[in-house]
Amino acid sequence: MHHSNSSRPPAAGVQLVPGLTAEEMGTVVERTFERYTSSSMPTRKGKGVAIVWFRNDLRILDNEALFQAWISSEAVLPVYCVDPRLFGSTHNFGFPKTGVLRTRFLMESLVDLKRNLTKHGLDLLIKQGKPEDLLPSLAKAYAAHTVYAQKETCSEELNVEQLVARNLKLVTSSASESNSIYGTRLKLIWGGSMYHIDDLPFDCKILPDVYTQFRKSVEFKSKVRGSVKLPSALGPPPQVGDWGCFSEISQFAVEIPKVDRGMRFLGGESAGLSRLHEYFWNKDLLGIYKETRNGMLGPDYSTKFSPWLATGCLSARLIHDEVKRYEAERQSNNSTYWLVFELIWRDYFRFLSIKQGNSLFHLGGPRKVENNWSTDRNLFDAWKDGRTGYPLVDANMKELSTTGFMSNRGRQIVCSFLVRDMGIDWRMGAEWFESCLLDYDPCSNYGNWTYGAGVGNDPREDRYFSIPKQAQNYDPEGKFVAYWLSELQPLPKEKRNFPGHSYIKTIVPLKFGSHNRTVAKGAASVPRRTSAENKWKRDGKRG
Ligand SMILES: Cc1cc2nc3c(=O)[nH]c(=O)nc-3n(C[C@H](O)[C@H](O)[C@H](O)COP(=O)(O)OP(=O)(O)OC[C@H]3O[C@@H](n4cnc5c(N)ncnc54)[C@H](O)[C@@H]3O)c2cc1C
Repeated sequence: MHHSNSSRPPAAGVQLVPGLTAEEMGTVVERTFERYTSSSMPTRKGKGVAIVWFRNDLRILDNEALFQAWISSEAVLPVYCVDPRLFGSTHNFGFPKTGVLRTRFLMESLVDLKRNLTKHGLDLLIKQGKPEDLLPSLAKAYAAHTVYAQKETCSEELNVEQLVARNLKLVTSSASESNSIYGTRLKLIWGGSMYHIDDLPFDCKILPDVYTQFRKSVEFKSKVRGSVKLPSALGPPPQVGDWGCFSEISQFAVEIPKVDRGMRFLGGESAGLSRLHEYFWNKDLLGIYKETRNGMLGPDYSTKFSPWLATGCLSARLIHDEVKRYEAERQSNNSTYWLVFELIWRDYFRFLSIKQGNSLFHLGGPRKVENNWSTDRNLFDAWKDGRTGYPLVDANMKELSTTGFMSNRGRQIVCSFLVRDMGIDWRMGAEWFESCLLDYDPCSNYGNWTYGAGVGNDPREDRYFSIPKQAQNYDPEGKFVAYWLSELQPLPKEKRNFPGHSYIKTIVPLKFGSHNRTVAKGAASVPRRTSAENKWKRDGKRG
C-alpha cells in the first residue's frame, strides 16, 4: 500500500505544553514579572494580617485579591485549602469529581505558586480540609481582619463562600468580646473574567440571551481594564510556625498511568506565562489563530490557554494586555481580534451563570426543555471509553481520557453525538467532562453543554454535527484519527468514495437515521432514530 508522506500520522510521543526547558521558562517568567509588577508602589496603609484564600486564581500577576490583601495589611497570609469535596469524592453519576489528570495539574500549580510567592517575599500555606473549617481557625489564630478571595458564580462555590462568611463571624466574633476584634470579614473580589463585572452595560440578571448581542454591547460600551500591577516585593509574611514544604504537597499526588502520546500540560503560572510567550512571541501563532483554531492535532492549532485560565494560573486580562502589545509590536489582524472574541465567549458563559443560576445544572436547562433522555449505561460507556465505532468520536474521547484535553471542535462533535445521536442525558457527558478536563470550569462546561444539548438560552442555532462531514472538513487526511486509533490507517485520497471515508478497511458506510454515517465493524450498536426524531432533538423541543 502506498501512502503519501502527508497522509501519515505524526509519530506518537508525548508533547510537553509549553515545550520550553526549565531555564527558558525561568527567563520568560522573570521578564513577564518585571513587566507586570512594580517596584515603586504606594505605601501600605493597612494594619495587621490579611488572609488570601486562593481558589481558582492560582497566580500572582493581576491577582486583585492578593493586591487588596497586601495594600490593606502589614502582613499577608496566603492559604490554599485542599477541599475533600473536590478531591477523592465522586459526582452524581459516579465519576471522580476531580480526575487524576486535573489533580496533578492543580498540585503542580500549587507547587509553582508556593515557589513564586516565596521568591517575592511570601509563602503558601497548603492545608487539607474544608475552607469553612480551616479559614476561621486561621483567622482567629492570626487575628486577621479580612479574608480576601476571588468571587465565584456557581452554586457549589457560592455555598462554600456563604459557609466561610458565616463561620468567620461565628468563630472570630466570639473572640471580639475579650480583645475587641470585631470579627474577620470575607471580602470577595471579582477577578475571573476579561471584562470586569462592574463595567458591563447591564445587570447580569438581564444579560442578553444571545451571544452576539452581548458581545456587541460590551465591545461598544465597555472597556477591558488593564491588569492590576502588584508590587514586586509582597512580604513580609506573618510569623508562621510551619509553612510546610514541597514534599508535603506530594501527599496529594496521584498515580497516573504512563502514556506514550498526546499533550502533557504542566500546571502553574510559570508554565502558563511560558505558553503565552511561546504561542505569541516565539512562534508568532497569534497572527494565524483564526485560520488554525479549528484543528485537532498537536499543541499549536489553538492557544491551549484554557487549563491555565480555568485554574487562574493565567488571567484573561493579562492575555488581553499581551494581545494589545502584540498588535502594537507585530501585527493586528482578524486572528488577533478572534482570540479576544473567544475570550468574550468565556466571559459570556461566566456572566450567564449568574443569570441562569442552578438551572444550568438541571436536565431541562435554563429553558426547562422536557425530553425523554436515555441513561443507558452501556451506550454511555461506549462513548466515554471511545468504543462507539465512529472513529472521529472515539479518537476524541481517547484524547480526553489520556490527556485531560480535547479541542473545541472535538468537544462539539462528541457532545452532539452523545446528545443527538445516542439520545443520552447530556448531564452524564458534562459530568464526565468535569471529571476529566484540565480546564474544567463550571460556567464554560455546563454553558457549552446546555448549548450543545439544545436546552441553553439560545435555541436558534442548529448544533447537529454530521460526523462524516466533520471528518471530511477537519480531519480530511485521517491524521487525527490515526494518531489516536492506531488500529486504523489513513486511506489515500484517490481511494475515498464517500464523505468522511478516510480510513482503511474497518470502516463501512451505514445508513443511519436521515444521515449517512460511517461505523466501524464491531461497534456498540447505536439505536436508530427517525428523521422526525432527529429534527425534534435538533430543535430541542417537544415534538
Ligand atoms: C461541550 C463543551 C464543553 C466545554 N467545556 C469547557 C470547560 O470546562 N472549560 C473551558 O475552559 N472551556 C470549555 N469549552 C470551550 C472550549 O472548547 C475550550 O475553552 C477550548 O477548546 C480550549 O482550548 P484553547 O485554550 O486552545 O482555546 P482557544 O481556541 O485558543 O481559545 C482561547 C480561549 O478562549 C476561551 N474559549 C474558546 N472557546 C470557548 C467556548 N466555546 N466557551 C468558553 N470559552 C471559550 C477559552 O478560555 C480558551 O482558552 C467547552 C466546549 C464544549 C463544546
